[in-house]
Amino acid sequence: MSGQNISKFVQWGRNIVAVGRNYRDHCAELGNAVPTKPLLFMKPPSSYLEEGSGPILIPRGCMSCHHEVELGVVIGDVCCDISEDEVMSRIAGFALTLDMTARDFQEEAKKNGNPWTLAKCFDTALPVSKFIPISDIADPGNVKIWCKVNDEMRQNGTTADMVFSISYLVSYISQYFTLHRGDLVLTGTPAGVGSVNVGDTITAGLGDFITMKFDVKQRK
Ligand SMILES: O=C([O-])CC(=O)C(=O)O
Ligand SMILES: [Mg+2]
Repeated sequence: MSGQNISKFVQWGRNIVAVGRNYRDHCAELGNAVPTKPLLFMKPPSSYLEEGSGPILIPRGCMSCHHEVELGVVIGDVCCDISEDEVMSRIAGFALTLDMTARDFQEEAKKNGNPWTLAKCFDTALPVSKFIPISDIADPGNVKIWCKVNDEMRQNGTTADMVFSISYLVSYISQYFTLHRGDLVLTGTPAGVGSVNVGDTITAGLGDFITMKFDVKQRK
């Protein structure tokens, strides 16, 4: 079997680029400095959890699984070395997302100077809403974004508070690696992140455009 093109066996595309520390209030609550350039990490397609397809599963051994509500930008066309002015014409639309984070795993990784892979990439770590076409949102840089756990409002922010704008982020990423149609960019979370427990229900919303709901269970 050796010698065959790898493209027959692995699928290209569907990268998920996540931006961290993109809201000052969230930087403050976790004791991190506000970055002077975007902080990037990846989440894998295997972490996608579409609404209605099952619960968020707290990973084995995780004692502090945090919700991070984020605006997701769905790429519609190739972005390679594009300017900020070109970004909006390359975006297909948006999704509301949760960058679920095993915070205790992340703290341990941070302490040891290790990558955040286990903290950010576990199965179900990326709950996503239905697709929102770009034509639906006149100003994605100024929409309310919120997250409730059961009936308690935990995060209640606005995308107007991003440190780096959507256009800046997509242009910046495109200077280093090419984004393709179907890729997703997570734009960071506002303050109010916190733990969820087995039996909780997370509800989140983006302006008047969309809401989504996920139950939380434990991975057995
Ligand atoms: O884990 C973190 O706090 C970094 C991050 O994803 C965010 O700021 O959205
Ligand atoms: Mg995040």
